[in-house]
Amino acid sequence: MNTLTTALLELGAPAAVLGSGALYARAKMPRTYWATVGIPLTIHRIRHDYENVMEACGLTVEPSFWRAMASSAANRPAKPAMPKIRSMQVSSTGLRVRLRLARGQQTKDMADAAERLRHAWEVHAVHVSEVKPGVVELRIVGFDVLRNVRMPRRARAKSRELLRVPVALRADGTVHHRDCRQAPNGLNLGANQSGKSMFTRNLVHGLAAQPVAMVGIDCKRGVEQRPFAPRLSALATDQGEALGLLLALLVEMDDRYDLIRDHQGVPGTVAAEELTADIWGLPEKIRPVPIVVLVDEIAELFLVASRADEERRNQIVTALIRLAQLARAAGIYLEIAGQRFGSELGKGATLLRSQLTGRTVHRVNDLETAKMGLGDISDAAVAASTQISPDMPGTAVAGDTSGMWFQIRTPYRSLTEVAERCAEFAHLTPDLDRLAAFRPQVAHPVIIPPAPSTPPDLMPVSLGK
Ligand SMILES: Nc1ncnc2c1ncn2[C@@H]1O[C@H](COP(=O)(O)OP(=O)(O)OP(=O)(O)O)[C@@H](O)[C@H]1O
Repeated sequence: MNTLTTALLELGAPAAVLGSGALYARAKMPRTYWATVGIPLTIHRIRHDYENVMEACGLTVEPSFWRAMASSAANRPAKPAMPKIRSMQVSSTGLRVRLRLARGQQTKDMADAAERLRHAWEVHAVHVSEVKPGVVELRIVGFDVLRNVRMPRRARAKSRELLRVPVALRADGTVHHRDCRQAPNGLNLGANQSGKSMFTRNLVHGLAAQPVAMVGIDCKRGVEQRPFAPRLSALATDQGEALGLLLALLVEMDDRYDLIRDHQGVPGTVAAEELTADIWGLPEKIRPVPIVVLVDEIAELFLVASRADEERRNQIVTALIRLAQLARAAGIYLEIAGQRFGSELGKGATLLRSQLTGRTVHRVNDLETAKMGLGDISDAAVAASTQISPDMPGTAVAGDTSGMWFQIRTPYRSLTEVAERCAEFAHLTPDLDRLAAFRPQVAHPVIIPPAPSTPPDLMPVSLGK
């Protein structure tokens, strides 16, 4: 791109004027292009041709009786009614346009027309959400924000909300959070190399700086989770340890229920407004720390090599199901990752899966697996997860059982970055008595001696006697 084109782009010249230079900028520097050319151009397109676009996209309705009367009195043709622009706001990735729907229209009409609007305004995507009855918001995205994920600065600053971690970016440019209190148990599915561990890394990165306990179960000998050891209150790296740890967590859960019950006291000893059924209602000074249990590969916990292992597998699965069903109120949350999660894993698999409300499905190898994760959310979500390209690892479809779903992609974080973060916040790692036996040994970092200031060949050498 020549200097003149760059200068013109910076001044906001329309793309058509700039020809191939602008096309180059659009492909290679989508953010810069959008900020300089895309925004004014799209605002112009929306404002200039609004009525025609609404009509062409099927977003007009018959005018009201009074409007038709007024038009005929003035001897003018009655215009059809259409959504009215309430406000328009610019963001770094697109525009947010609020519309008041015309009478008789619903949010679904707008959502159905989103693809047509995208083409009419020549933008990357148009996402529709309802603000309140009669008012919708169009999130117009100028370029593919998932190609090169950059989390908004505000998300990084706001990442301190307890148990609510910004883990990814949504296709509409907003931040996607893993909120353990809203969806206590999460399922993270995906084929090999689809980005499951990256999702966990982002979660650990966010939780590391919060006053929470993290517990790891990684039966791949701990290769994924051992680097997080300084920030883990417990780690199990094989099935035997996993069973011990899960049983210890159940005891911890029972202790917490006892604490809640003691606080409730006999009727009348605790003020009515202080009665609580979970740890969040307890006074802060006695409230136990929340625990997030990260299971790296669920299939490893179901695996049985011999008949003797079967008993252990059944105990592990029963413990996981109990935690998934009961532990939320005790402040214990599960985040389970796996390549598949169907009945073929063994007894109890589907029951356990049904307890995992927060679903994140990365690229999968077959429709069956997509259905395991998203089948009870929406058919469109299932279809979207089967279309994830292998050259976009970290891309996933995230939804919950309310039926809402989003396409997301995690930002890239190296293992070293997350390990360093865990070491930095190691002082926040809570000591949990019940889990003490599983506290990972943290190897002291290898101290590399500083390089000698004198070059080796000039260093004094003992020549002996
Ligand atoms: N959001 C992302 N952006 C860029 N690269 C990514 C992203 N997520 C994952 N990757 C890359 O994709 C590869 C696979 O990622 P990851 O290890 O998270 O997948 P996985 O599903 O856990 O794989 P496996 O099941 O084999 O352990 C890694 O090389 C990783 O660096």
